[in-house]
Amino acid sequence: MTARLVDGIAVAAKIRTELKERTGRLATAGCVPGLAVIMVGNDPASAVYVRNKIRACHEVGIHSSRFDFPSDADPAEVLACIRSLNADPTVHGILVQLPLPKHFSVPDILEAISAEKDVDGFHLYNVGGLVVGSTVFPPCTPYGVVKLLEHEGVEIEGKNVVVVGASNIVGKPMALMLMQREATVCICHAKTRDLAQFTILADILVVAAGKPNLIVPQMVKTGAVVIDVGINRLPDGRLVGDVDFAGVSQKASLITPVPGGVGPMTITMLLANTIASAERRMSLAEPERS
Ligand SMILES: NC(=O)C1=CN([C@@H]2O[C@H](COP(=O)(O)OP(=O)(O)OC[C@H]3O[C@@H](n4cnc5c(N)ncnc54)[C@H](OP(=O)(O)O)[C@@H]3O)[C@@H](O)[C@H]2O)C=CC1
Ligand SMILES: Nc1nc(=O)c2c([nH]1)NC[C@@H]1CN(c3ccc(C(=O)N[C@@H](CCC(=O)O)C(=O)O)cc3)C=[N+]21
Ligand SMILES: [Mg+2]
Repeated sequence: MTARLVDGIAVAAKIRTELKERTGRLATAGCVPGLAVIMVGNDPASAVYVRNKIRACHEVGIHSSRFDFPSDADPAEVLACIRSLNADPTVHGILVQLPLPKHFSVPDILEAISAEKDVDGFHLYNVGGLVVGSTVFPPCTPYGVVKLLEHEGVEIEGKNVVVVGASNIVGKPMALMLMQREATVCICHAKTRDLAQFTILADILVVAAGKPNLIVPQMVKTGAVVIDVGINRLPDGRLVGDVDFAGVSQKASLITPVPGGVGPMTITMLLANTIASAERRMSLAEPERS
């Protein structure tokens, strides 16, 4: 079997066209959605993501503002910045780029963001919403994966899903969202013994571990849908996912490439959450399920 390739750039472009129509309607109602991005330190990968996010905002008619702090910044200054953005009616979304320097408490920072502006979906209130199935802001990466699966016509209900990776930003919310859609979900992590024993059962395999070539063909069921969330920069400069793409492509029915798979969807869902936040403020919102 040779897998069909999922074009994340094309699906993202299609969604962004719809988002542009929504910002157009908001503009008619006198509202420009605003996203504030806070970055602490100068991690080169983070700087690239932040630049990409800001460029994508402008493409769809979202106003973005950027707040940069040095890597030795006092957390109190960042908290003060978040509080002033919470109170600013022109700001509908606030994102603090992760990771943060070691002397920061990530939970303290995330909990300071107003839940109504937490477009990353990382605030405890939004995490709780995800658990009970009434999400306000679905976290962007898992939300993007669900949108990709929907776009490709992949049924989720009743399927065996294995999520490799259990982080708060990808693995756990991914598992919850697919469980909400009535898949049978298994979560694996670094302490999982004999990973292959689990992955081989997956009808849908989502990999978000940050380990190049973690998933090789022997670990994948013939005909599986394979979603590679991993982003790894190799010493030679190449960007690869967590899946042995050439090998697994011969066994899967559908596979996402890196780059050009989940990544562009993540940014697109950040735009979608920011627009949804503005629509809620303007009472133009159409409710969307987690
Ligand atoms: N495409 C996109 O839009 C995005 C991509 N990413 C990428 O996705 C990857 C994961 O990101 P993130 O969740 O933030 O990473 P974290 O490092 O926070 O979490 C990695 C998870 O993978 C697990 N893990 C590590 N090694 C193994 C292994 N050998 N076998 C099984 N599980 C393992 C860890 O287990 P344990 O919990 O036991 O430590 C942990 O749960 C990274 O490559 C990141 O760059 C992230 C966000 C967005
Ligand atoms: N508060 C916060 N929210 C996040 O959503 C968040 C974060 N912090 N910290 C880092 C991770 C990582 N992340 C990515 C987003 C887009 C691509 C992306 O667009 N990738 C392109 C390639 C980009 C490249 O060439 O480097 C692709 O896969 O095609 C990747 C990774 C969001 N994250
Ligand atoms: Mg991480």
